[in-house]
Amino acid sequence: MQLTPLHIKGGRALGGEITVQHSKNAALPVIVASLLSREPVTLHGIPRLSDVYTILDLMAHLGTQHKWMGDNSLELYTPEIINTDAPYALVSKMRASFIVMGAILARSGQATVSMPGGCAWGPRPVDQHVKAFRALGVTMTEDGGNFDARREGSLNGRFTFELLTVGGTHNAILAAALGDGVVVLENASIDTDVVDMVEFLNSLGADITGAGTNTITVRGVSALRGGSYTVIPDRIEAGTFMMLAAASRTRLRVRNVRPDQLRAVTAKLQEMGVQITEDGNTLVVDATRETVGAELKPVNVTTQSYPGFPTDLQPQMSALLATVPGTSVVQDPVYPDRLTHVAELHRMGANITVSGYTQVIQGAKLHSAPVKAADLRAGAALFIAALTTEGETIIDGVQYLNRGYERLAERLRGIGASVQQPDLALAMD
Ligand SMILES: CC(=O)N[C@H]1[C@@H](OP(=O)(O)OP(=O)(O)OC[C@H]2O[C@@H](n3ccc(=O)[nH]c3=O)[C@H](O)[C@@H]2O)O[C@H](CO)[C@@H](O)[C@@H]1O
Ligand SMILES: C=C(OP(=O)(O)O)C(=O)O
Repeated sequence: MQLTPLHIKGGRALGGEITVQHSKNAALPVIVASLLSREPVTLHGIPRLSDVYTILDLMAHLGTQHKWMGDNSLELYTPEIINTDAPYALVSKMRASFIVMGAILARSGQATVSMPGGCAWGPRPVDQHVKAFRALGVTMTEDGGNFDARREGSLNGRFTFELLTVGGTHNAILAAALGDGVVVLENASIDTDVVDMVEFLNSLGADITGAGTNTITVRGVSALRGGSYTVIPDRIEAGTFMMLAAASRTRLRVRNVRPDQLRAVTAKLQEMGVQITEDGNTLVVDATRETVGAELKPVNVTTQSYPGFPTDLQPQMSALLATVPGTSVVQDPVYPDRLTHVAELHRMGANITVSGYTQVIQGAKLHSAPVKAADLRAGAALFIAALTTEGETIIDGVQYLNRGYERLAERLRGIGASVQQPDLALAMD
C-alpha cells in the first residue's frame, strides 16, 4: 500500500511520557503458536501493526478465525487446518511468517511453505530451520521456490544449531510441541521472544523446559487446550524511544517496559552520559543539558544476539550517534548489510563512513531533507534524526514504519513533536 509521507518539523522541545506497545516480535510467534490448539485462544497486548494483519491473512488461509476484542486483544480459533500451504504472496511480505511451517507440520503432518527470500538489507537464510527439521526426522524437499516438509509420526532427537537463530528456534519448538516424541535443541536462542512463546505454549498445556537457556527440551503432548495470554512489552520500541530522548537531549518517561530486557541498551546510553532511572515498569531517560552537561559522549557499539545490543536498534543508535560530537564506531555482524539508513542520513548531513559491517560515525549537526525509509528500523532512524533538526523532514516509505510502530504519529505528538501523517493512525481491521 502506498502511503503519504510523514512530515516532521524538528526542533521542538520534547518531553513527558510515552507508552510502549507490546512486542511485535513476540506477538507474531505467539499468534502463530495459537495454531497448535483446536480451542479458542485470547491474546492481549497485540499491537495493531501491518505485520500483525499480514500474519492474520496468512492464518485465515490456514483456517484461523479471528476477532478483535477491543484495541489490542485478539481471539483466535483454528478448529481445523484447512490448507497446509503458505503461498509466496503472503510469505514474501514478511519473513517471520516462515515459522508457520513448524505449526502446520505439528497439526497436519505436512506443510508447504514458500522460501522467504531476501529483504531490503540482504539475505535472510533459513538453512538452520531446514537442518533442524531434517535432524529431528522431517523429510524436507525443495521445489519451485517452496519447501515441503513431511513427518511420519512425531519429531524426535537432538539438534545443535550452528548459530543462534530466533526464528529457527521458534520453528523447531512449534514442530515438536505436539505428539509423543522428545526433542532437545542445543545452542538454542535465549531471546525474550522465544521465552514468551514457550510460556504461552506451556500455559496451554505444552511441556517445554529450558527456554531462556541454550538447551531447550520439548516433550510432545497430545493436544493443547485454549487459554489467554498477554504478550511482553516491545523492547525494540522502548529502545527506539530511549534513543529519541537521547538524540533530542530531552527527558522522557518511557512506560510499559521490562528494564531487565533492556540492560545492554541502557548500559550503552549510560556510557554516553545519559541518566536512566528505573521506576517499576517505567524508565526515566534524561539527556537534558542540565543533567548530562553540554554534550553526550561518542561510543562503540557491536550488535549481538540477546542479551547483547540488538541489531533491531542499530540504525536508531547510528542516527543518535550521528548527532554526538566525536567518533563512534557501530558494527552489525548479525546483519552485515543492514545499512539502508546510511545514505538517507547522509542527505541530512550525517558523516558516516562504511566499511563492511562497520560504520565510523563523526558527530555533526543534522539538517532536514526529503528522505526515504527502505525498511522498518531505517525508518525509525530517520524519524529520530528528523526530530533533532530545525526544519521540516519528509519521510517516504511510511509503510515500513506501519510494520512496527503502532499509532506512531499520534504518540510522538503526545510528547510534543510536530508530526503529520494521517495514514499512521492505522484505521485497519
Ligand atoms: C520477526 C522477528 O522476530 N524478527 C527478528 C528475528 O529475525 P530472525 O528470527 O529471522 O533472525 P535470526 O535470529 O534467525 O537471525 C540471526 C542471524 O542468524 C542468521 N541465520 C538465521 C537463520 C538461519 O537459518 N540461518 C542463518 O544464517 C541470520 O542471517 C542472522 O545473521 O531476530 C532478528 C535477530 O535478532 C531480528 O533482527 C528480527 O527483528
Ligand atoms: C527486522 C525486523 O523484523 P523482520 O524480522 O520481520 O524483518 C525488525 O523487527 O526490526
